[in-house]
Amino acid sequence: MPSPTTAATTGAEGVKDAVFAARSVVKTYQMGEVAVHALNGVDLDLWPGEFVVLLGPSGSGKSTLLNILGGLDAPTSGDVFYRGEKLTAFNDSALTRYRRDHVGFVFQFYNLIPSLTARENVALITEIAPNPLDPVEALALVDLDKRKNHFPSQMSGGEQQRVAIARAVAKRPDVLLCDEPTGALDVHTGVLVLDAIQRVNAELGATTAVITHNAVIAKMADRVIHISDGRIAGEERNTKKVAASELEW
Ligand SMILES: Nc1ncnc2c1ncn2[C@@H]1O[C@H](COP(=O)(O)OP(=O)(O)OP(=O)(O)O)[C@@H](O)[C@H]1O
Repeated sequence: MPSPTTAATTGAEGVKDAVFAARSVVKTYQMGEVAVHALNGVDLDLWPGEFVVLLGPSGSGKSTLLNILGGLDAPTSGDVFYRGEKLTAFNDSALTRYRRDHVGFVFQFYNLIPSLTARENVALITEIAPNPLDPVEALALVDLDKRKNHFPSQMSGGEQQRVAIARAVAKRPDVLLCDEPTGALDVHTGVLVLDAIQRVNAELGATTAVITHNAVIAKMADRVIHISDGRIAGEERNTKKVAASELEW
């Protein structure tokens, strides 16, 4: 087990220089009489361009944390700063702009529009982004440019997930947030999807966070952050990053 250390740098420097700085983040869901403590005081910094895996068992609070970083959910208490700005003070329209302009999301299920081709699914985003990639260029990043005219039903689960990654990165997001991106895939297709995420992180420089309960995936990260019971239980830096193509589980 890693030693329990806090991932956050205290003080203003950390907040200013970090892509994300979470401070004492608590999330409690009140379910009738029962309070579910999803996050119990998370301090965390994510740095420009890094590839981080947030690793923890089911129910440890990973999705809750990712949704808060992505501006999809708000903490019960505590603050999150995005590049020095207090995300937790943003109003709804500022949050919408933040998500639209800066964040790429990849979820376990691909949510592609069945009646649109791969290129058209990606173009939905590039049409509203200020400085997008060309949709075919985004598909080439995930090695699917040859499939641009295919519909989701003509592609495997792994290919559909790579289209979802192309869609997420086509706006050149500052951050790429991936929630169990290989959760619905077998090992072989999972590796192709992780390879696409690794390539996007390297080529576009988007700060990338992948949450998973699969410890093997942690080997491809710059930094692994362990989450347990709604807290950061420890972190470690990989001295040798493993290419996605070398992972096996
Ligand atoms: N909308 C909600 N209402 C009530 N409880 C919730 C809600 N969302 C999450 N929780 C609870 O918060 C805790 C953390 O959930 P979360 O989904 O963040 O964990 P996770 O680590 O992502 O789990 P998994 O790997 O299974 O997706 C769990 O106990 C969960 O049941």
